[in-house]
Amino acid sequence: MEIHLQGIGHRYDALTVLEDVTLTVQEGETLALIGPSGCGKSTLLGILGGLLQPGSGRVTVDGTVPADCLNPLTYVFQDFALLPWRSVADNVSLALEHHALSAGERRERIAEVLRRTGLGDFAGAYPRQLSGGMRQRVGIARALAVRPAVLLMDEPLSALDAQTRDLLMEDFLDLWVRERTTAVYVTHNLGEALRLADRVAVLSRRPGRLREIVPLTIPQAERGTPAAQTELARLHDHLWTLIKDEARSAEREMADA
Ligand SMILES: Nc1ncnc2c1ncn2[C@@H]1O[C@H](COP(=O)(O)OP(=O)(O)OP(=O)(O)O)[C@@H](O)[C@H]1O
Repeated sequence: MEIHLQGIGHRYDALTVLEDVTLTVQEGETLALIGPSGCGKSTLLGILGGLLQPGSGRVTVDGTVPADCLNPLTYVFQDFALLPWRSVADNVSLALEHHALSAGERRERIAEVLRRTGLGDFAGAYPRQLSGGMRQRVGIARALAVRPAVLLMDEPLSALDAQTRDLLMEDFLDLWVRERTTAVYVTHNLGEALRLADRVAVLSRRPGRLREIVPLTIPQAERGTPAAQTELARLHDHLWTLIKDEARSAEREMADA
């Protein structure tokens, strides 16, 4: 499935947040969305997922949705959004409750995503018994249970410590990059963008405009190798150059506010 954004603009009352963003999320790609704080990344993700109607411009969707997909555009949130009184399996089940699945099909989907996210032994555990990384795995399992056509992720790792983040990133690669799930990934972390993405879309400071789309040609599987480090460092410098002045100005603006 592809999502096309054409001339997207958005404002919250007097605050213009996005201006003239034209961008296509391509089938099977992981697109990272980066830019300075407050430039409108989450707003753009909300527009991509149909949670928000853009003030101007058009969103169109192309392609067919697989027959077993229950929710084509599915979000993963940074704060996990788990219900503490429900077990891991029941939190995943939540995503399936309003769909016409038999009890057997539901059980099968839950078991499958728990296995794929490494939670097979934790079906009966409660969120308070899990580490932050495990909780975010539950959030991801819940998103995958509906077999989404596009995964929309808003800083899914930012609440986690660095080590857990690195481990989960490797699992992400297994889960969706190698399976070519279409994904949009909002992050502040250039390292995450460079590890996971096929392309990185860079927004300017608010009002967010598309500054550049940086394609990554090194396959994800090779990005951990020593041979890839020089090129990745070059891309990191390039991305940082694109956003640093904008980030500084945005920071000053926030400090003055
Ligand atoms: N519902 C809302 N009502 C009013 N202003 C909003 C609303 N949502 C976001 N904003 C403001 O719009 C701007 C863009 O917000 P948004 O969350 O889209 O940016 P962001 O790039 O994701 O930010 P960050 O990097 O800090 O997470 C910010 O200044 C924010 O305070």
